Amino acid sequence: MTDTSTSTSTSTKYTNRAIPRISLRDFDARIDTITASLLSAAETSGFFTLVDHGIPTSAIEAQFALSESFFSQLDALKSQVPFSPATNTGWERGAQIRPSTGLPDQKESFQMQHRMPEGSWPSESAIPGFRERTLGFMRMAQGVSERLMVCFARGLGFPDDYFVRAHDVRRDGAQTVLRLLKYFALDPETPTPEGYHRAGAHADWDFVTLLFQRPGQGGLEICPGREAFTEFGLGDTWTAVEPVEGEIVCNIGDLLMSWSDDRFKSTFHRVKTPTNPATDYYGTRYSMAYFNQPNIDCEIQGPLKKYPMVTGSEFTKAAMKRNYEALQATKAAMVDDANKNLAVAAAS
Ligand SMILES: O=C(O)CCC(=O)C(=O)O
Ligand SMILES: [Fe+2]
Repeated sequence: MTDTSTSTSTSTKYTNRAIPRISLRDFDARIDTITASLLSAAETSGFFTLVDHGIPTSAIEAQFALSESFFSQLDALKSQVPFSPATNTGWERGAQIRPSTGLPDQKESFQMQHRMPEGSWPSESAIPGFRERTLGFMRMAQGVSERLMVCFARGLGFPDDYFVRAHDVRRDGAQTVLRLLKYFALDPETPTPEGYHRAGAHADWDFVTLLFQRPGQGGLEICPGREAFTEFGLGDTWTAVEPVEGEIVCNIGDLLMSWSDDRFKSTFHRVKTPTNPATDYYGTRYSMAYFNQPNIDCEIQGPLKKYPMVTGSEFTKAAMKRNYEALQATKAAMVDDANKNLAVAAAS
C-alpha cells in the first residue's frame, strides 16, 4: 500500500512486517518461552502484541466507554482538571507538539497517575464511578506490565523484581500514567489540510507502553530501526498495526532501550493522518496508552554500563530537554523555510 495523496508533502512508503503476537497464557509455567519471545521482539522491531494477558475484552471496552464519557463533557468541566507539566497529568487539547512535525497533534487527551489528589479526577457527579473503575483498569495494566518487567529483567540478568521495584506505583514519586486519547473526526469529502497531524512520528520515553486500540479505529503505524532517528521517522518505511479486539499493542520505550545498553529497540511510531478515503479511517479515534515510567528515585544503568547511571527523575528531565531542543530546531527550520519561500516569491 503506497499513499499517493497530494495533501502531505512527503509520500509515505509502506511495507508488511510481521508484528510478533505473544501469548501470556500460563505465565508462570511458560515464563522461559514467553521471555524468549519478548526478547526477540524487543531486539528487532521493538513492537509486539499481547494476547491471553488476562484483561477481559469487556474491561477494555468499559474503559473506552468511560473515556468517551470523559471527552463528551463540556470544556468547562474538562478544564477543571487541566494538564499540569509538573505532575504530567490532566486534560489537554491540541497542545502536544512533536519535534517531527513542529505542529500540534490534532487530539485531546486525559492523563492520570495511580495516586493523584482528589481534585485531579473528574467529579463523581460528572461521571459516576470514573475514578474507581479507571483505577481498577490501571491496576490490570500494571499487572500485565509487571509480568513483562520480570521477563525483561531475566533477559538482562537482573533479579526478577528489579524493574518491578523501579516502577512501584504505590510509592510517592511514581510517574506511570494512563493516557486516554481522542483524535478528531475528519471529513473524507474534504482534502486534509496541509500540516494536519493525528500524532506525529515519535518514540516513547518510557520503559514499555501498553496501547489499547478499538477495532475499526485504525491508524497506528510503526517504523522500526533506530536509523530513522535522524529524521524522526519521516520519509521512512511504515507498517500499519491494525487494531484487533482484546489485543494489547506494546512498544519498547527509550528508557528500556537505554537500560538495556541499546539491546532493545525503542521504535518510531505515529497515528496516520487520514488522507486517502479509500484506505484511511476518518472517524473519531479513541485509544488508551499505559506508559510505564520509572520512580523518580530509582537508579538506571544497563548491565554493560554503556551510559552513566541516572535517576528516574534525571532520565525524565533529560528526555523532556531533548524533546524541547529538537522541537526548537524544527521550529527554527520551519521559519527558515518560510523566509526562503518569501525571498523566492519577492525575487520572482
Ligand atoms: O493513539 C495511538 O494509537 C498512539 C498514541 C501514542 O503513540 C502516544 O500517545 O505516545
Ligand atoms: Fe507513542
